[in-house]
Order: sequence, then structure tokens, then C-alpha cells
Amino acid sequence: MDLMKIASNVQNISEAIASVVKVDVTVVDHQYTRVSGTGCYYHRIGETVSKGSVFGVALRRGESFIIEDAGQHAVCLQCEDLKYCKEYAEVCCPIKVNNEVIGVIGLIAFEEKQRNEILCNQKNLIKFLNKMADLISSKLLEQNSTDQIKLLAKELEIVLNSVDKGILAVDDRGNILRYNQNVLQFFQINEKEMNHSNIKDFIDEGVFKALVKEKYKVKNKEITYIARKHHLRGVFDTNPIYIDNERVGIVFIFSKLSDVLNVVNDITTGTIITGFDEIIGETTIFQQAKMEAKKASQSTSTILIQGESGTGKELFARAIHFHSNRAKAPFIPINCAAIPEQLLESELFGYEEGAFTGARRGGKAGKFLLASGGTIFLDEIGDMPLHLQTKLLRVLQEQKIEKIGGKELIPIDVRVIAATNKDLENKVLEGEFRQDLFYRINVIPLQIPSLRERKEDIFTLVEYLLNKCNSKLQKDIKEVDSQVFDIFMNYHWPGNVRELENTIEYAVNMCNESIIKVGNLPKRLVNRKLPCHSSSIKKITPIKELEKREIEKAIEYYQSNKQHISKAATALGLSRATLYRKIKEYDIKVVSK
Ligand SMILES: Nc1ncnc2c1ncn2[C@@H]1O[C@H](COP(=O)(O)OP(=O)(O)OP(=O)(O)O)[C@@H](O)[C@H]1O
Repeated sequence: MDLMKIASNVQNISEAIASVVKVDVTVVDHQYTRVSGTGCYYHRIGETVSKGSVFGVALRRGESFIIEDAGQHAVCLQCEDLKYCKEYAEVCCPIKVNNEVIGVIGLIAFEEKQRNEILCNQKNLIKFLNKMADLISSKLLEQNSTDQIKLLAKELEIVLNSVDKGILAVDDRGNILRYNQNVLQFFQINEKEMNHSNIKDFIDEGVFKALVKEKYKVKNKEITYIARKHHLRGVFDTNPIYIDNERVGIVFIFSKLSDVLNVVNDITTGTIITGFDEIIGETTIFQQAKMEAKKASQSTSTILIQGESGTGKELFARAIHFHSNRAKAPFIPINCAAIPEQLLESELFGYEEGAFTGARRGGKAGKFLLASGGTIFLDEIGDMPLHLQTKLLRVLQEQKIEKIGGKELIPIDVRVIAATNKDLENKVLEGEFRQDLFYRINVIPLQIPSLRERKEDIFTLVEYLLNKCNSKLQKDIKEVDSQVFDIFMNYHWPGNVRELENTIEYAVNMCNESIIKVGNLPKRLVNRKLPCHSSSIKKITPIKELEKREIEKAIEYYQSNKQHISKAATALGLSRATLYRKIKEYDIKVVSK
């Protein structure tokens, strides 16, 4: 508690007292510094008084007392300044805050007349001086609370400005009460403009009215703000401000949509960063594909990746994204075949609140919006229904999307990489895929070779996948037996690298030694004695067997008919005699009715 903080107040009070009481007044603080003074003490404000002086004693004792005969009093006799002292009498009173002495106020007589005045009014003067001491201490307390409030306000301002969201408090009518610096950046306006604004300048009046219905509490409400050249999409939350159970306003917390989407991306896909060095393959045909993909990553044109299932199309798409200058923005994959047709449109383009029954409150941002600034990977695009192909074509041409139930076209900046394991050109010929969309997405075609076409890569792939599985399953298998490689090289790998990866994982699970042997492989690979193309022979049925089956079928079908043999023979295109011969030959049982 420092009296110096209210020095000018203390001086005013001292002067007021001096003019009423007609004696000089001075105040000394707990550090023996003169804070105020009238008459000859006025010029001595700021000096340090001696600890042995009357004021020093008063400070230490913490009680009021009077010196009637200055110079003779026991206290005066110990004072270092005794020989210079011109005082006749003194009244001293401690100034206390919460029982702590923070200073002393004193009345000083420099003449006999003043001394008499003091002596005649001793009681009243002490009472009066105590009241003045209380006045000074309450002034100090008041100053301290004001300082604390100022400090709190400053701390709050620092906290509000260090939040990376726009925070804005308004009263019930929408008049601006408080805001942080981010709000100014968010709406790109200056303080003067903000001070003259109303919340309805930033959000739709209808939205503000709806807030009343929601009891001033909403979450993730979308906002589109267009003013002058500034165009912004964001979301906001609100909370009512209550003081003593009375609502006095609302606080808005604004975030940029792109920031929210980046957070979503960081949490969902952001950690799976794929580089080209994770795509394994040394053969010329595969290296060629990797080189083309690297080149494509430097452009923003649409890419169509074609290749059989499991060849690594998604791996390539990821590597292209993370090798491009969009790497810091989201990579959003969506499998067009895995999502039911009715849901695919809302997954891709999102919807507004109330767009259809069951639509989520606050609507939903589709994958295109989530991919803002980044890349969307449309996997299995060949399975996209025709009506969505039309919508996708429009989006790609106009670079704008329209949410389901939405009224506005939202500009987007998204690179599209599509992939398919179907023969898309054939689908175009059969009318199942729009030709114009095919040309629109096939700007940079990328063909990923099947594992069959690059069997030499099996060696490096096995080494890579073995390491991957070892760390996944916490095993330490060193190598793969040469007989296993023989089987791998003779197999036709319809599931490509995915199938090889799963085969290795199976073998690592089954292997209890340090080398994977034939016995650790899945049965489907080991039991294949014949070269890959001969497997189809098993499926070919001998003609005689087919003939027997068809005769049995015809006889069973006509068995309730009196002329069942004649009918069956006609149906089979045989004479009755030939049919009888074949029934005998194949030992078919005939039950006649
Ligand atoms: N060249 C490669 N190097 C290392 N791993 C690969 C390679 N190609 C594919 N893989 C692995 O094989 C699995 C399947 O790859 P991916 O999903 O990219 O294939 P896809 O062609 O997109 O399959 P689908 O057509 O079924 O969607 C993944 O685990 C992937 O990591």
C-alpha cells in the first residue's frame, strides 16, 4: 500500500485541513518519505524524515498522540533534528489500512497562538484527524481497486488478442460492446468503423433473430460475409452474457472456415504424409510411371490414375499431393463406390441446414469444401452415378460448388485426382460414363502397371513389406526362402501389391523362425501346381457331363406328362431313339407317371 500513488489527493486533503484548522499539515508514508505538506513543509515534499523524529515514532507505535511542549517531550529529546526544530506543538495520527500502518498525518504549530489552539481542542482535533486518516486510507483503497480493474482489463485484452479467433461482445440490440484485434482482421475494418457498427452489419438479420430463439447459444453457425472487396466464409459460436441473472449481451466467437477445415484435416488425414520414396519399384515401366507422377505434381491440372485394384493408385495420389505446393493443405480421399448413391452427393458437396428431412443442424461441409486449397481424391470414379457426373462436370468447369439446399455458388480452389480400376473408355462407349467428364478428368492420364507386368519388383517389394510387417507385428524375420520366391514369380497376383502385402503379413504371422518358408504361405498360393493360365482348365466341364445334366433336367421337367420322353426329346433336339440310348448310356433313372 503506497501513499505516493495518491500523492496529489493527499496534498489536497492536507491543504483543506490546514485552511480549516489554521495550522500546517504534513503526511509521511511508511518509508519515512514526506508525501504532502503545507506552509514550510510544502517545499520539503519528497524528503526522507529521520526515523527518530515524532513521525518515525508515530509510525512504529501506530497510535495517535500529542506533543504539547515540542523540544521538551521525551520523543523530541531523542530526535536527531532537535537543534533545528522550530515546532511548538504537534498532533500525530496513524493512517491505517486493514490494521497496517501505512503513514502518519500530523498537525504542526509553529507559533504560540497555534499551539494554544491545539491544546484547547485536543480531543476534537484527534477525532477530526482520525477521520481524515480514514479518508486518506479509503482513497488509497479506491485507487488500488481502480488499478486492479485496469490491470484486469489489460490482462483480459492481452488474453483476448492472443486467441486466434475473432471475439465480439454486443448488447441485446446488437450494438458493439467489446472486440479483439482478430475481429478487425476478420472483417477487414478499422476500429472507428467497428465502433460505429452493429452485429447486423456482419451477420444476416434473420440469423440474429434466430439467435433469440436459440436462447443466444449456437455452435458452428456458418457465415458468408461480403463487403467491398472482402469475401469471407467462416463459422461462429455464441454465448449469452449474464450478470446477476440478467442477460446483458451476447459474445460471438468467429473462425475462418479455412482454419476450421485445416484443423479437421490435421486430425483426420494430416498425419499420413506419403512421399514418392515410399512407392517401391525399380523396373523401367514403374520408374516411368513415378516420373510422370512427379511431373504431374507440379501442375494443378486434373489427373486420372488408372490401374488394377491394389496397384497403388491412392499411394500415387497421396505422393502427388504431398510433393505439390498444396502439401500443407488437406488431402481428402473419397471412395465413390463405397458410399450409397443417395449419400454421395451430400458427401461431395455438403448441404445447408434443413435441406432435407434428417439433415443435420447447422448443415454440413462436403469433401470439396474440406479440401479447400488442397486435393480431393475421387477414388473409383467409374462407379459415380450419371446424375452426379453431370454435377461434377459443372463443378470442374466453373470451379464453384453449390451445397444441397444452398442458394449460393461457393468458389473453390481444389485440385482433383481421380482414379479407377475400370476401363473408363469402355464405360464411355457403353454410355455408363459421360464422355465430356472423361475428357475433363483425363487431362493428365497416369497408368499404374500391374504387378504381373513388373514381376522383378517382387524382390524389392518383399524386402520393403517384410520390414513393414516386422515393425507392425514386432517380429524379426530376416528373409524369404528362394522356393517362396519361385512361387511368387509364378503367381499372377490379381490383387497386385495389396495381395502381396497381405501374403507377407500372413506369412510373418505364421513364421516362427527367421526365414519365411513355403509352409508359411497361404494355401491358395502353395496348392497351385499348374502355371497360372492352366487353372482355368479346371473350370471347363466335359461335354458328356453337360449332356447328362441337360437330359436329367429335361426328364425331370416333363415327368408329369404322359408323353414325357417324346417331349424331353423334342426339347433336347434329339430323336426318341437317341434319347433312350443316352438314358441307358448315362444310367439315368426315369420315373414314368
Ligand atoms: N509400389 C508400392 N510400394 C509400396 N506399397 C505399395 C505399392 N503399391 C501399393 N502399395 C500398398 O498396397 C496397398 C494398396 O494400395 P492402394 O490402396 O494405393 O491401391 P489402389 O490401387 O488404390 O487400390 P484400389 O483400386 O483397390 O482402391 C496399400 O497398403 C499400399 O501401401
